[in-house]
Amino acid sequence: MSEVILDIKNISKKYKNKYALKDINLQINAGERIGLIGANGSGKSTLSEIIAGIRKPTSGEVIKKDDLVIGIQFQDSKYPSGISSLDMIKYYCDTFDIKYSKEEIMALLKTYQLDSFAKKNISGLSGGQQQRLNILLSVIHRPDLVILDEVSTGLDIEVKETIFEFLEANIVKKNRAMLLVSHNMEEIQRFCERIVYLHDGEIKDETTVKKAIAEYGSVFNYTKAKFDYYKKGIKPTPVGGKNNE
Ligand SMILES: Nc1ncnc2c1ncn2[C@@H]1O[C@H](COP(=O)(O)OP(=O)(O)OP(=O)(O)O)[C@@H](O)[C@H]1O
Repeated sequence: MSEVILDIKNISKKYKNKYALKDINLQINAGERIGLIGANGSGKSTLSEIIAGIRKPTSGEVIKKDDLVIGIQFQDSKYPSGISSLDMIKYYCDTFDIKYSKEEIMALLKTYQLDSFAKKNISGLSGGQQQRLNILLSVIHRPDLVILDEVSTGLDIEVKETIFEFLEANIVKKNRAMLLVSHNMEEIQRFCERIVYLHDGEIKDETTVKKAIAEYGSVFNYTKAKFDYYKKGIKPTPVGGKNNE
């Protein structure tokens, strides 16, 4: 049996008087890649931030394996003014005591196609360039669990593929656990093994990507069926393995 690295127990989160999460229970195993899906406002980012430890739940607890290192890529990142990508990388290396040679840092910047702007003020980078930096910083300290929130939003096709290859090499092949928050079902199908479906702050369904494909034809069809059911009350019609996208 796989080792549980993170155990979410009865987590609820209230913003003012409204519950964003209600009694969430979820375990993440070592090296497991989970896709967190659900409609806008269903609580995905809130749950990710609680797992990462940067937001406190109203009740419940997150039990982490000793020395668990987590990396998180935020949907919107704000950096201090006047700071460059290279400054941020150096800051992370110092904070997490990571040893990278100059050549390794340059190679990383090149992979993320940030080498030409390494010394440029981050506030002067385009949205896609900042996104690449956000992703680079989420994995630079070689975390055991990486949380990626809308990882491909704003990236062009070529950069997206380069980043996906990097995730393949640095997360999938290295058996790091990943929580992928996404509205892009192709991405979930490509990278994840398990799916957690959130609706209105509650986990309504959990399955494996294999089962979702066997029953609905694709993760896209699975998600559409869940959306239709939970938002419109339409009963799902599994297709028994046929891809009817
Ligand atoms: N800081 C906050 N203060 C008050 N309400 C908040 C805050 N952050 C989120 N919410 C509310 O909590 C609920 C869940 O939001 P959350 O951002 O976690 O959802 P999400 O599933 O990530 O949405 P999206 O797909 O749009 O990114 C929403 O109703 C949202 O309006």
